[in-house]
Amino acid sequence: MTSGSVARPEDPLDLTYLLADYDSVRQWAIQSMFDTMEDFCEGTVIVDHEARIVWINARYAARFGFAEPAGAIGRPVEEVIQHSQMREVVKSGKPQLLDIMPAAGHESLVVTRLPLKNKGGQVVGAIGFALFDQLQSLSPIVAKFSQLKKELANAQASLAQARKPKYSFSSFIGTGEAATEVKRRAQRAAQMDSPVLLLGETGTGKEVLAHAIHAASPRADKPLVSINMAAIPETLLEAELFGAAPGAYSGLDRKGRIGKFELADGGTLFLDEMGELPLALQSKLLRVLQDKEFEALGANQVIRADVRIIAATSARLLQRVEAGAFRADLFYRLNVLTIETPPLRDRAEDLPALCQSVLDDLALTCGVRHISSAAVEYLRHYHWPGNVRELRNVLERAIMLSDRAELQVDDLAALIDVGSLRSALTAPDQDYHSAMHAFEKRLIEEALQAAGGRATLAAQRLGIGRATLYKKMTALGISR
Ligand SMILES: Nc1ncnc2c1ncn2[C@@H]1O[C@H](COP(=O)(O)OP(=O)(O)OP(=O)(O)O)[C@@H](O)[C@H]1O
Repeated sequence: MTSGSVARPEDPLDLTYLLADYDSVRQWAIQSMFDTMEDFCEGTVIVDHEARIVWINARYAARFGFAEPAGAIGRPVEEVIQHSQMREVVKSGKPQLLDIMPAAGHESLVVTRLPLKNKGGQVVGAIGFALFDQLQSLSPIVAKFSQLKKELANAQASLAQARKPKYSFSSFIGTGEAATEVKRRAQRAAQMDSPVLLLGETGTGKEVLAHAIHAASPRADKPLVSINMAAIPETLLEAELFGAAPGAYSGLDRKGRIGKFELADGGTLFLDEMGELPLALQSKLLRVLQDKEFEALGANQVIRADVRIIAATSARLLQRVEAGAFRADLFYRLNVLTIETPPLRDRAEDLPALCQSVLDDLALTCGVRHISSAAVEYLRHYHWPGNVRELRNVLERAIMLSDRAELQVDDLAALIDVGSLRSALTAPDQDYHSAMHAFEKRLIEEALQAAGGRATLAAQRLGIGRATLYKKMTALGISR
């Protein structure tokens, strides 16, 4: 053979010959590929631009109960193949190279779907190949896929559940004057759309009210998203609130993340421990409240979110404004509908109902228990730095420690000392220094307990610096 010329071979499909003709190679490959696919696939189907079947091979038609392919022609594809995604391919013009499609019973098919285009590039239909119906050879992948699908469905269900309100107004127990007024104001707030500011000591039910307000508001069927400013390191807070663009972060968050504002779109965002929000983020939050738009970290696209804010704090916010730690303009923006939850010691009239409600709750896990009226009376004399949360905790511990069907004073006296601060000051045989030592120790221990062990919060409540608190803890022998 001389170079530059190709002799015509005997076999018309000889590759050496075909390779000399660029266009016919393509035609030949298309035809050959289609025939091979058709031979080896479990089924082949072609639909038009309205996702109606225009061609289906006999084997595939038989799988779906048609003795002849003609019976399936002209029908919308889903009418024949229940879980088909061919319509999606026709709509999007994008191929689905590998998918797992449920079939009859517990069977699955591995499928490939490709758009069909005319010379002008318009999608005129799609072709689908069911590659295998015997998935045993793919069983590790299929098992993993099914497991992941299950996990995703569970995670989505629990996320949706987590974004539903846990409490309603009936969860906020108390019929005394103070509790009734709080509920009245909260119910009014539920009918409005302005920001709500909940002020009150720890454990007084601010979170309960935030949930109840959302649940009774016109936004009730939209998400309630909560974020605790004190629980998230300052460096991560901006991304948590406003989201981050892919690559804005190194490490785990390389892919970017959706912020709480966007998650709460249409619903309510509960900003707990608002007093802990760093100054730099306070100005960004103020802008969102004013303009209802923001930018994610590292992104330059503006996101709009329609979110109602409920903020709560146990810090003395006005004092923080005066100290320059909280922006005055943000404070006034939030301070529209303000509700103060009273401390438990100021609403002792609600103690019997609160005890009953806690015991009812615990009956499910600890069995039915009661509390004597003398024991309730005893509880009135305690000053409850941790409020209802502490009451719950005390009753729970008393139940664990006592076998009595009805809790008595001595069951509670083992857990709380109603003399507490007063007795530390007034013990007759103490000199001034040891009384002050005992008083300070008790005061700091209780502040730490009420703040759930968080020194920053405890220091704030006591009105001293964190460093001072640590120094005093060391001097008084209080462990961290
Ligand atoms: N009025 C109330 N009626 C019934 N339960 C209450 C009430 N107030 C508080 N609780 C209970 O006390 C616990 C703490 O309440 P919650 O978390 O709402 O307090 P908080 O004021 O938000 O506290 P913190 O400032 O520490 O976040 C919860 O278990 C809640 O159910």
